Amino acid sequence: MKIIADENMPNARALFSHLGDVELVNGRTLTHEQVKDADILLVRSVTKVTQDLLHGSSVRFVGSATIGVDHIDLDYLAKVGIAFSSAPGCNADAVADYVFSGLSHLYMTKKFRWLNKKIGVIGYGNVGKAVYQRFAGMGCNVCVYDPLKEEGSGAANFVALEEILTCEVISLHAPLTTSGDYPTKGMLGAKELSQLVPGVAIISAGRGGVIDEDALIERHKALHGDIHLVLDVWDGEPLINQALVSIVDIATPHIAGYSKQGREKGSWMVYLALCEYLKQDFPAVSQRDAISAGWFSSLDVGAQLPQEEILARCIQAIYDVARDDVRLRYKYRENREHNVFDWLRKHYVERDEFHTCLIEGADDASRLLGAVGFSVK
Ligand SMILES: NC(=O)c1ccc[n+]([C@@H]2O[C@H](COP(=O)([O-])OP(=O)(O)OC[C@H]3O[C@@H](n4cnc5c(N)ncnc54)[C@H](O)[C@@H]3O)[C@@H](O)[C@H]2O)c1
Ligand SMILES: O=C(O)[C@H](O)[C@H](O)COP(=O)(O)O
Repeated sequence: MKIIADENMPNARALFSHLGDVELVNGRTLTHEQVKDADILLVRSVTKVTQDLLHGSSVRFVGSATIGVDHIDLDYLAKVGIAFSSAPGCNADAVADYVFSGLSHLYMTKKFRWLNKKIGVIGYGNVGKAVYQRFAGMGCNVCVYDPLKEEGSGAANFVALEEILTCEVISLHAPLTTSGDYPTKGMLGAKELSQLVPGVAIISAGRGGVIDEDALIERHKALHGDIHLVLDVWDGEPLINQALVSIVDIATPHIAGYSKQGREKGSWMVYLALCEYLKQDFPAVSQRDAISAGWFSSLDVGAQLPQEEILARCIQAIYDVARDDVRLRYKYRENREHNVFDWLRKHYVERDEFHTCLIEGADDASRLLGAVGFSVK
């Protein structure tokens, strides 16, 4: 059995070799020629899995080690009977970590005190819910907009989009969609952005294209820069708008989900799905071997400080989003012609998720640190 896998899929050989011959490929440039005689295709978000790629091929199972599926033509796969599986929720904790690292950066660099602000989350799926619950667990005034989830998800404070636009922190976790009753492409356009309050912080770690980037630049001008922007996803990746990069607080190359554990979990979930599809009774590789425990094992919290600062110190000790921002800016300055965006993603410096780190003796701050995702004793 021939298995084609994206070279950026962690543990691909270790997990899948006992099922067939694994060939690692560049997912961004994958061609029909390369996949036509494969049985299994394992991708990440950079491969457009369409009729053009697969027509007449022997592929019978496609796995994507990602949460998002906007790169997959699901209707086509269903029509021609190709099985599909993705990795829902695999990197939800990683993205939530990213959001709070972004806020910590805004606190440490600009004293942006976010804990007492009105917070809005867009999208209440695996990621949005994790982010919402962390805010709620810290006692924040948080609301959420998700027109497709509102009914039956009574535990959260659901509101209309108009209300989200009045929040002082907005965290975006909707998928990129172009059809249905609530398409998200351009859902934050000039009209919506004009309603943002001065001093708002926007964190965008869903998909590029949900915010209209030209309109965002205009709004930034109109607010005389009084807006804080943490952007991980971009329209037209891997070519990104440098004018926008130049005005944001944090610019990262679509790595919010790139924790060590989140990426490994993505491969692991696809592995389980493929084993099930192939009717393998039990996986040959255990979850314990497939997902790392983390290295940075404990933290000492220290003295009486503002709550945001306690959070920032702990968060930045395990993951400071500024390191990814600085790397991106230096790399683009060195070489704009080269595909810097994909290079940064391929050579990503590993990071652990907050929950892999135990915090002891935090006393009053324990609840806060537990709510933001750390293990607390
Ligand atoms: N930056 C990254 O590294 C990264 C990592 C993981 C996921 N993502 C992106 O984040 C998205 C969300 O991830 P998830 O795991 O929560 O997905 P999910 O499918 O579990 O949830 C998406 C949620 O968005 C809601 N939604 C759909 N249309 C909406 C609209 N118009 N307005 C508001 N909400 C809407 C859906 O009802 C759903 O509840 C993914 O689709 C993916 O594109 C990015
Ligand atoms: O959808 C997802 O899971 C994330 O956006 C994921 O982090 C994308 O990573 P990629 O597949 O592009 O390496």
